[in-house]
Amino acid sequence: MNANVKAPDASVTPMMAQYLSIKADYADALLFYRMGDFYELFFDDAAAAAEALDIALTKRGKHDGDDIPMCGVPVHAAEGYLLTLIRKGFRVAVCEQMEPPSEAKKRGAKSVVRREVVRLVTPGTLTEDTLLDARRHNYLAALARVRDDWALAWCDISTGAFHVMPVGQSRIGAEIARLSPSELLTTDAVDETMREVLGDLCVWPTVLGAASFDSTAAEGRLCTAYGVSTLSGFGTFDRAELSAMGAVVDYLDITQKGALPRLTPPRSEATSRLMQIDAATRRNLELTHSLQGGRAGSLLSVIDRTVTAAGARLLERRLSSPSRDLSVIRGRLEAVRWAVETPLADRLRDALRRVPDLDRALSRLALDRGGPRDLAAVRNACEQAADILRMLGGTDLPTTLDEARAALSGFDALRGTLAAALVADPPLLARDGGFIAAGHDAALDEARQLRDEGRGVIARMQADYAQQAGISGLKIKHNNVLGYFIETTATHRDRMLQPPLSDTFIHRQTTANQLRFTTVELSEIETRILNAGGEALDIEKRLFADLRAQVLDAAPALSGLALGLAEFDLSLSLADLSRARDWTMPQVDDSRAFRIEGGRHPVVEAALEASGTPFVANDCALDAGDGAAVMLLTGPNMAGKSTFLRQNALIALLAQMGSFVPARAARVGLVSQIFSRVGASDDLARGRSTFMVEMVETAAILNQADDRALVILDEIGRGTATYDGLSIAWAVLEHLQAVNRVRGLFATHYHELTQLAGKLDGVRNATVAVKEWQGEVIFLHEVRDGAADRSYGVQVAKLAGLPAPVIERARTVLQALEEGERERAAPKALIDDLPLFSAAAAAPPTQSKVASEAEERLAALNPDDLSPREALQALYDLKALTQA
Ligand SMILES: Nc1ncnc2c1ncn2[C@@H]1O[C@H](COP(=O)(O)OP(=O)(O)OP(=O)(O)O)[C@@H](O)[C@H]1O
Repeated sequence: MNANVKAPDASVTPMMAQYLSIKADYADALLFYRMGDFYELFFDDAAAAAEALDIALTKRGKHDGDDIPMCGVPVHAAEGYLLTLIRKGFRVAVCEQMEPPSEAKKRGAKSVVRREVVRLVTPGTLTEDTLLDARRHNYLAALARVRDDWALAWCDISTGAFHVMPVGQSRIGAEIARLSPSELLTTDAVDETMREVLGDLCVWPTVLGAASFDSTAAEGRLCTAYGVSTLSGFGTFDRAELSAMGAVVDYLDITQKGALPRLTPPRSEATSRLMQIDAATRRNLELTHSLQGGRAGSLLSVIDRTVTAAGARLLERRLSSPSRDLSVIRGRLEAVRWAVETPLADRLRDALRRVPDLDRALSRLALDRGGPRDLAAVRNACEQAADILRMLGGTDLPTTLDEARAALSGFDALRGTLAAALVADPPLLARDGGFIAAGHDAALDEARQLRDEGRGVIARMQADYAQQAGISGLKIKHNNVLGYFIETTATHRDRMLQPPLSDTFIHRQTTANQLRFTTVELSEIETRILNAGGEALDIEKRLFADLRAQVLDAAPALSGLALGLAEFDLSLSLADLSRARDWTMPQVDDSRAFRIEGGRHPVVEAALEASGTPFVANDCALDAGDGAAVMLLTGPNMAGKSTFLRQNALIALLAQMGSFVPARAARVGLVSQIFSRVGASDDLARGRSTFMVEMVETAAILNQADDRALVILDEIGRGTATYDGLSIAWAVLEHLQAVNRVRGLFATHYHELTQLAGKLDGVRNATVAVKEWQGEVIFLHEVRDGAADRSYGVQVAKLAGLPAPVIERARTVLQALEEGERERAAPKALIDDLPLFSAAAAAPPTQSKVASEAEERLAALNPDDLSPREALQALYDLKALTQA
C-alpha cells in the first residue's frame, strides 16, 4: 500500500521524518496525522482517502525530489469521514499532537510537536454514537484454534459485553453467522477450508500474529484486564477459549492504545443451550436481513417494537439465538404474558422511551472518550429507573421481570449526585465547560461570578469610553489574537491617535477600515476575566473527573440496570406486538410434538395487509412419537407452499426466543436445530453451480440433524434433470425419516413422492388447495390433507404474463406429455412429433385474417403522401380493424 514511503533519511524535514516513523508502525491503516485543526494524510494514504472520501488531493513539499500527495479533513468533521472510511473497509490510525506547539518551541526552533497514535479505529472497535447503529450490536470476535479445539470469543466494546464459547469445527460458520461480527480476528494458521467458510459468510478476517493468540500469555492479559490474580472466579476455560479471549483483549490494547474499555466478566455461552441455526437457514428464513440484504422485509423488522436502543439489541440477540432451555423460555414467555395483561403497559413504555443508551455512555466514559452528555445519560437512566420502580410498586412480577426490577434499585445516591451536579441539558464535550449546575460547587460559582462580572464591567467600560472619545460607534471586541480590544472606524484616526485621547487609548493595530486600541484598565480586566474563566474551567474538569470516577465505580451495577431496563422494554414490546397482531402464548414443552392451529407468516401477513388482502391461517401437526413426522406438501406454484413451510419454522423460533406466536394455538416440543433449504440459488462467484450448493447444504442437514431437529426442505432436487432430482429427493426423504427421525416439512413438485406417504411411517401428504374456474386457477392458500394431482404451472405462467401463443403451445405439449405418460409411450418421441414452432399455425384463424387485412391496408399506405391528420386517421382505422 505504501510502496513509495521510504525510511527517513537526512534529507527529509523533521516533520516528515516524524510522520514516516509513525507511519511505519501502521502500514495497513490510514494515518490521520494531526496538524492544528486538520488531520492530514500523505502519500498513498492521501490518494486512497481522497478517492474514498471524494475530497481534493493536493501536494505539500517534496520527498526524495517528488511531490508529496496530501489531503486533509477538518478535525471537527472527522467523525463523518471516519465513518465513510470504516464502511469502505479501511482502518484508521488517529495520531494526535501530544503537546502545544509552544512546548515544542522550547526545545529549539526546529523541534516538531510530539505526536502519538492514540487510537486505531477499526470496524469492531467503535464507540461513537455517530459511527454505530444504536439498535445493533457491534461485535469484535476472535476465532482461535489450539490443536483440535476451536473457540470463539466476542465482545461489544460499545456496551462492554464479553462472551466466549468452545465451538466444533463444523459449527463455526453457523456461529459466526449468528453473531455476524463487524470484525473477526484470526491467525494466519487458519487453513484453507476455514477461509472458505469465512468467505461464504463474506467475512474478511483481520489476521494477527501468533503471539496475540498465545493461550498462556492470554491468562496474564485477562488477569491484568480484570485486575484479578486468577480467572477461576469467572469459570473454567479451555486453552482455545483462553486463546480467543486473549486475542480480543490484545487487539483492544493495540487499537485503544492501552485505554482498555470496560468489559463485563467473560460469560461462557454453551451452544447446547441454544437452538442451532446455520448460516443458510438464517438467510433463508430472513431473520434479521431480508434476502435483498436490508433490514426491511426481515422478521426482525416486523417484530421490533422496542423503544430503547438496548431493548432493540436484546431483541436481535434473542432472535439470533433462541433458547433450548425450557425454564429460560418459559420465564421469558411469562414475562410477555404479564406485559400483555398489565394495565401499566402504556405508562411503562412511556417511561422507557425516555431511557438513554446507558451501555454506550458507560463504555465511552470508561475509555475516557465520554463527555458531560454521557454523565447526563447515566442520570436520566437512573431517573427513569426510579420512575419505573415507583410505577411498579409492589406489583407481583414473573421471575424474569422481578429480577429485572431488582436491578433497577440502588441508584438513589448516584442519581442525587448527578442531578445536583449537572445542568439539565449539558454540552457534548467537557472541553468548554458549562455543564456543572450553579450552586453545586462554591469555588466554581465564585470563579464564574468573577468571570461574568468582568464581562459586565466590559459592557460598562464600552459605554464610558464611547462617551469619553465622543464616538458612539466605539466597541469593545474580542478575538483570539488580541484578546479584548477597543475598535473604532478609521475616520476617527486623527483624534484617537492624538492627545488627550492617545493618553488613555494605546494603539495596537490598524486594519483596512478599523483602528484597534487597548487601555491599561482593559488589560487588567482581561487578565481577571481570563483567570476567572480558566479557573472555572479547571474546576469543572476536576468535577467531571470526580463524577466520572463515581459512575465507573458503579459501572457493573449500572450494566445490570441497563439490562433490566432492556428486559422490560423487550417484554413490553413483544406484548404490544402480540396484542396488536393477535398473537398467542405458545406452549413449549419437552415433547416431540409440533401442533400449530391457525398459524400465520408474520412477514407475509404484514405485507399482504398493506394491500388489504387477508392472510389465510393454516394448521400444521407433526406428531412425532419416537419416530419421524414429515409432512409432504404438494400443490400448484404460487399456492403458498414456501410461505407455509417458513411460517412454521418461524413459529418454532419465535416460541423458543420467548415470544408469543402468530397462531390461534401452538404447542412446540423443544426444537434443537432448525434447517431450512430452498432449491438453492447460483453461487457463480465461488464457482459452484446451483445444484452443487443445494447438495452441499442438503449433505449438512443429513449429517447433522438430530431427532429434535425441525427440517424444512423446499423443492429439493429441482436443480437437476427430473429423474435425478426425484431420486435424490426420494432418498433424502427416506434418510430423514429413518435415520435422522426429524420433524419436517417437505414441499415438492415431484408428485411421485406422495406414494411414500403410504409406505413410510410418520410421512403424510398435504396439499395447498386451489380452485379451477374456466381454465384459470384461484389460490385458496388452504393446506389440506391429501396430495395434489398437478402443478398448474401453465396457468401460473399465464398469470405471469407469458405471451398467449407460448401458453397455448405449452398446454398442447403438456397434454401430449400427459397422454404419452398414460400410454407409456416415450415422451421424447412424442415431442419430436409435434411441430415445435407451430404457435402461429395453431393460433385462431380470425387473428391471422385480421392481421393480413391490416397488413394489406398498411402496405397500401404511403406515409410521404399523408398529412399528419390523414396519418392519424389511418392509425385509428388500423387500430379499429385489429379490435374488431
Ligand atoms: N396463507 C396465505 N394467505 C394468503 N396469501 C398467501 C398465503 N400463502 C401465500 N400467499 C401468497 O401467495 C404468494 C406465493 O406464495 P409461495 O411463494 O409460498 O408459493 P409456493 O407455493 O411456494 O410457490 P412456488 O411453488 O412457485 O415456489 C405469496 O407471496 C403470498 O402473497
